[in-house]
Amino acid sequence: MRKKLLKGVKRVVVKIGSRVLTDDDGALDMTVIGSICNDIAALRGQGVQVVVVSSGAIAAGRSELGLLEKPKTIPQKQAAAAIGQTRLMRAYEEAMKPHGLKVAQVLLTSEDLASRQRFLNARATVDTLLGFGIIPVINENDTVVVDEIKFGDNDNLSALVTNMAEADLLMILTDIEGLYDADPRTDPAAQLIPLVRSVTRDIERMAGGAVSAVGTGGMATKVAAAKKAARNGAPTMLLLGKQAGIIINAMEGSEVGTLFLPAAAGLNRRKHWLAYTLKPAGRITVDDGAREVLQKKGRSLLPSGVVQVEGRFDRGGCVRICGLDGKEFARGLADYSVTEIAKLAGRKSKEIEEVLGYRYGDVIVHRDNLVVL
Ligand SMILES: Nc1ncnc2c1ncn2[C@@H]1O[C@H](COP(=O)(O)OP(=O)(O)O)[C@@H](O)[C@H]1O
Ligand SMILES: N[C@@H](CCC(=O)OP(=O)(O)O)C(=O)O
Repeated sequence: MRKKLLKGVKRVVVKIGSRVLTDDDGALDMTVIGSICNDIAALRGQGVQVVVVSSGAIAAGRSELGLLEKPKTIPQKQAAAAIGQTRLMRAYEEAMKPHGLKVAQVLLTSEDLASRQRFLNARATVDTLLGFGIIPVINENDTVVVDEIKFGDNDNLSALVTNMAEADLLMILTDIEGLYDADPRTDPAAQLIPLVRSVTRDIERMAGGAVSAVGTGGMATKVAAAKKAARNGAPTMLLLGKQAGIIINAMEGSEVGTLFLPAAAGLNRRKHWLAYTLKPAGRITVDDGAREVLQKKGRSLLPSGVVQVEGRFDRGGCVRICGLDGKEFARGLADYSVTEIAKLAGRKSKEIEEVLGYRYGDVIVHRDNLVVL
C-alpha cells in the first residue's frame, strides 16, 4: 500500500527537528546533516522536488553563545536563532555542495502566511527556487516573532508549507521511530503504530503533550501537523531522522516510521488556508439548529442561528464558529462586522436592511467561506 501511495509523489516537504540536527552537546551534527543531504540529493536525482523545513537555529546558536542550557527568555532565544540560523544554512550549504546542489534561505512568520498576498508571494518564490533546481530551506523568522505572530512550532509550519508549496507528501524527521501508543520515555511497553488512517481523539491522546530537552512541540504537534496535511490531501510520514538512508527507505515503501493517510475528501487550498493559516479575530456562537445544518448539510450561517458574537473584526474577518457547548466546530469569513452581527443575532435575513439600514447579503458566513473542522 505504501508503494502505491508514494508512487506519484513529485514534491516533498521534509521537516527536520532540532533533536535530529544536533548532537548530545547541542552542536550541529554534521554527520547526520550529511546523510540527510545524501538522501535529498538522491530524491532530486529521481525527479522529486524537495522543500526543507529546518529547525535547529536556536539549538545551534545556543552553543555559539556558550549557553549551557536551552535559552529561556524570548530575547535569548531570538539572539540564539540569529547566530544559529547562519550556522545552520552554512551546514546545509556544505553538505549539499558535493552533490552539486544549492540551498536558499526562506524565513517566515505566521503573519506572512496569513496574508493571502504574502502567502502567494512565498509560494511563487518557492516555486521559482525549485524551478532553478535549488532547495529552499524554510524556518520561522525567530528574531522578529513574538507569541501572537508565531507559528508555535516548526511541525505546524511544515504542515502549512505543505499546503503553500502544493506538496504531495510531508516527512517529519524526529528523534524517535514514529508515533507510539504511549510516550516511550515513561512507558517501556509502548508500541510503534505503523499506520494511522485518520487522526482521531484516541490518536491525539496517545501523542500527549510531552517535549524533549531541545525540541519544541513534542509528539502532539506532529500529530496535529499530520492532521492538517491530511485535510490538504497529503500523507505524512513520521521518521527517525538520525538513521542514515531513512528518507530513501521510506520513499521506497519500506515499513518504517508511522504513515498518516490523507483524508478522503481533502479541502481545497483556499479553504485549507482559511481553516488553518488565518488567525481568528472573533467568535460566533450558534444554536443547535444552525450547527446541525452547517455541519451536516454544508449550508451558510444565517443571522437567525446566531446566539452571540465576540471579538473585534470587520466585514471579511476570520471567525471561530462555536456551538452552545462553547466548542469551535467551524471557521469562516464573516460577511458582516462584529457590531453588525451583534445587532442581527437571532433576526431573520429579510430583516437585515430594516435593522442596519443597508444589507450586503442574506448570510453572516457564506458556505463558500466556511470550513467545518
Ligand atoms: N506517543 C508518543 N510516541 C512517540 N513519541 C512521543 C509520544 N509522546 C511523547 N513523545 C515524545 O516526543 C518527542 C519528539 O518531539 P520533539 O522533542 O519536539 O522533537 P523534534 O525536535 O523532532 O520536533 C519524542 O522524543 C518523545 O519522547
Ligand atoms: N525555529 C526554531 C525551531 C522551533 C521548533 O519547532 O523546533 P523543533 O520542535 O525541534 O522542530 C529553531 O530553528 O530553533
